[in-house]
Amino acid sequence: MKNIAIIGSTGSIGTQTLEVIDLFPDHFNVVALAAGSNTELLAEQAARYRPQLVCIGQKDLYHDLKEKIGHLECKVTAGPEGLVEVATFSKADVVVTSITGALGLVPTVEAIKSGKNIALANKETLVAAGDIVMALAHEYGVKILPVDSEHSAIFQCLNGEDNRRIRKLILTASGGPFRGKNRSQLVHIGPEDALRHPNWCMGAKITVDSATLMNKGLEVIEAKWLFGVDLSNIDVVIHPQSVIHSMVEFVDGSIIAQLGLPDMKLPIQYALTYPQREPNNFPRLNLSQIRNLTFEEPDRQTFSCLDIAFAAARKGGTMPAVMNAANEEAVALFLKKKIKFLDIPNIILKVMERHRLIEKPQLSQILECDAWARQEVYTLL
Ligand SMILES: NC(=O)C1=CN([C@@H]2O[C@H](COP(=O)(O)OP(=O)(O)OC[C@H]3O[C@@H](n4cnc5c(N)ncnc54)[C@H](OP(=O)(O)O)[C@@H]3O)[C@@H](O)[C@H]2O)C=CC1
Ligand SMILES: CC(=O)[C@@H](O)[C@H](O)COP(=O)(O)O
Ligand SMILES: [Mn+2]
Repeated sequence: MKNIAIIGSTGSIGTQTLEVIDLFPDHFNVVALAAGSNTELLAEQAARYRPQLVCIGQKDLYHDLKEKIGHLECKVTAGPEGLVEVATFSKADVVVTSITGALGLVPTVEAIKSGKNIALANKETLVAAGDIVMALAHEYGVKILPVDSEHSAIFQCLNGEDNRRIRKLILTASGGPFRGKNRSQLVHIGPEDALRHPNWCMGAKITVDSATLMNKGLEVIEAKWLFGVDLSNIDVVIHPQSVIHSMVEFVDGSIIAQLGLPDMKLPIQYALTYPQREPNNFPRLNLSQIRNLTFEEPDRQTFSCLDIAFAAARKGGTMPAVMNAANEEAVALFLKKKIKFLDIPNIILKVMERHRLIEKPQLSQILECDAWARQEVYTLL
């Protein structure tokens, strides 16, 4: 039996994680849950899964949550300290990081220091502090098991193979809802257009990232740290069907791919059951129904966030954290209709230009630069 803590249990990945757990009552037990503000759903989850610890991220909702679940035998906490309490809960073996954004970084670091294996959906953690997080995972002997579909695919393709045998990681990207459009066609698009992902049903922030191709940029950085591969050996190819979730080209020229329907339950299940594979009743891929798997080059001019992410990763140090924080704020502003879609890369670039790089940052410096970048975004409005 594996005891599971989930940070971000009410979101897209969080709720799908609970669906997977439902399928394996003899394998998994939910011991701690955390969400941001959705006390309604969190309370329902607490009543159903009976965790021993529940946290609401937004501190002023503590009493609301307490009122809703006060009759249950579970401790209630709130705020950033509460998130760390969930991440380090003594009974948990695995922490699923399904919170959005760099908010996931500190709880993940603390979970690793407490010896928890991490089922990592929160890619922003590795973008902001991949060097520190991977070194800590090594030091504490914990596994970082990828949930992100591309990284799960690569993990499965590698199947334990030494990363010195990798020639290239080939990340697939759907291209998002605006694939094939030019910049002038993107001038007037709004959040409702950007939130229409062609293949995946996900939270708002990652869906906008998919539309700008920043998601793929973040994933390139995530892959660099997870698999210890140089940036020059990571390629991105547009694959509009999202059936091949990514590929690995080995030194002998052989390319191994992982395929499946666009459904996050499979990578979530693999991260939770690893190193085992377990049968399930998920819908199966039927290739003759799909008929065509196609590939094209990304349009790096129109979707400049991809190269912005490569540039930030090449700079290294605090730059990826700054890029990530600026992107988080820009996406939030776009979702509130305060800026235009094409402002997103411009804002990120301006913040990056103003940043004074720290080459080998401590975690505290990364957090300071993250906060600085967020404030800087607002000076640009
Ligand atoms: N969705 C997907 O298919 C995929 C997602 N990912 C990654 O997984 C992560 C989660 O994405 P997704 O599930 O789509 O996002 P959602 O927006 O659907 O969910 C985010 C979760 O984080 C919680 N949360 C927000 N703020 C706080 C806070 N201050 N304290 C505690 N919890 C908080 C939310 O709670 P509340 O509901 O209360 O606001 C919610 O449970 C992201 O990093 C994303 O990039 C990676 C691959 C695929
Ligand atoms: C499901 C998942 O892993 C997402 O990160 C997905 O890959 C987004 O699709 P894009 O390929 O459009 O970024
Ligand atoms: Mn992905």
